[in-house]
Amino acid sequence: MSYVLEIKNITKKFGDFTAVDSVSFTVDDGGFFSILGGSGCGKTTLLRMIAGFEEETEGELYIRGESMKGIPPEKRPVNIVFQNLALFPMMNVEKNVAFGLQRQKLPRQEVKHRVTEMLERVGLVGFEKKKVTDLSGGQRQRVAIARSLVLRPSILLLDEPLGALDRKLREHMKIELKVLQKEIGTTFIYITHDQSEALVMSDSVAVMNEGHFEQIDTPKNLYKNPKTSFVAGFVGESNEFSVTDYRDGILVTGSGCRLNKPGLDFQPRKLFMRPEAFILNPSPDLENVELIDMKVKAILFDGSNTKISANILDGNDDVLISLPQNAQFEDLREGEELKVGIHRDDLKCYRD
Ligand SMILES: Nc1ncnc2c1ncn2[C@@H]1O[C@H](COP(=O)(O)OP(=O)(O)OP(=O)(O)O)[C@@H](O)[C@H]1O
Repeated sequence: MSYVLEIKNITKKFGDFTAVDSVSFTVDDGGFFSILGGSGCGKTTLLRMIAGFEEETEGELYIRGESMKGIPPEKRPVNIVFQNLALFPMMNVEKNVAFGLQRQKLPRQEVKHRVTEMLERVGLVGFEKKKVTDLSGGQRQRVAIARSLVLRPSILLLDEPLGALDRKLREHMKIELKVLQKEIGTTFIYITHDQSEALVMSDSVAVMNEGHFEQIDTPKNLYKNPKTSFVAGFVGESNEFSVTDYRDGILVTGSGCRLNKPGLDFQPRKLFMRPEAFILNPSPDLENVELIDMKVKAILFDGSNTKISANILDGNDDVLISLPQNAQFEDLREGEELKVGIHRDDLKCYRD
């Protein structure tokens, strides 16, 4: 597999402050790669260095094997779609998409051909003469993507492009963007603080924290096997506990709950358990499953996301447990005691 982008130890300092701290990674050609992180972690700065708007303090950046040192933004084979889309409101759809090609002074026929082809690909045939201000948010999004892709970049950089849309449209656009990227085959590098966007759309996700990457992985691995406590806490929901003792394969949480977790070769300080990892009323013959007695404190009804808040009787920790909305637990009531299981592999332990 060839890399369309290769970044080696890239660092960006603003005065004494290090916004991006020696980050290295590669992106496969034709992949959907997301950079996921909270506000201020350095995502935009990293994207701006790839685009050439910001010069790296240290490190190297290659696109299709070619060093980008000293290459200005307009000469790089990348394009950006910004959150505000930056479309030309006075122009119709066709003119917006044609703009970059006209600036390259391509022959008229070729411009027309490429614009038509691109509008077909993004599903905007019939909208050519519409003003962009008359389009829906999702359609405008597609115009912005078409306008960038028509220039045939090696990489399309997307800077939180769904951030300004309402929730329903965002959910819809997540699927559209994923499908569109696979159809078109251009590499997408997508930055977002929204984990669901990153997980749903990407082939690979880098979780960024304070200027560095914590983990680069497939969405499933990131979720199932977080390598650091930051990733365990940031990606998906989790119950987090401090661990005060680990001896003879037994973890002891801050409030005194004891759980068997043999085989750790380090002294854990933190324990994470996903709400959906718990098995309600498990059959007693399940192997490698810790059984915990709990008391239901509250049922937090939220459709498919419904949870119970429960208290672990031995140790007094509170946990959130997913409650499937099938007929099985219809009768569960607050105050009721129940047995809950969790597989030992789902007890995620970290050094710090
Ligand atoms: N030109 C600049 N001068 C000084 N500091 C900057 C500059 N640009 C960014 N920073 C700082 O670098 C850090 C990372 O900023 P960046 O915009 O990359 O974060 P981000 O992860 O994109 O956050 P957000 O999601 O809020 O946009 C922030 O602390 C920011 O204040």
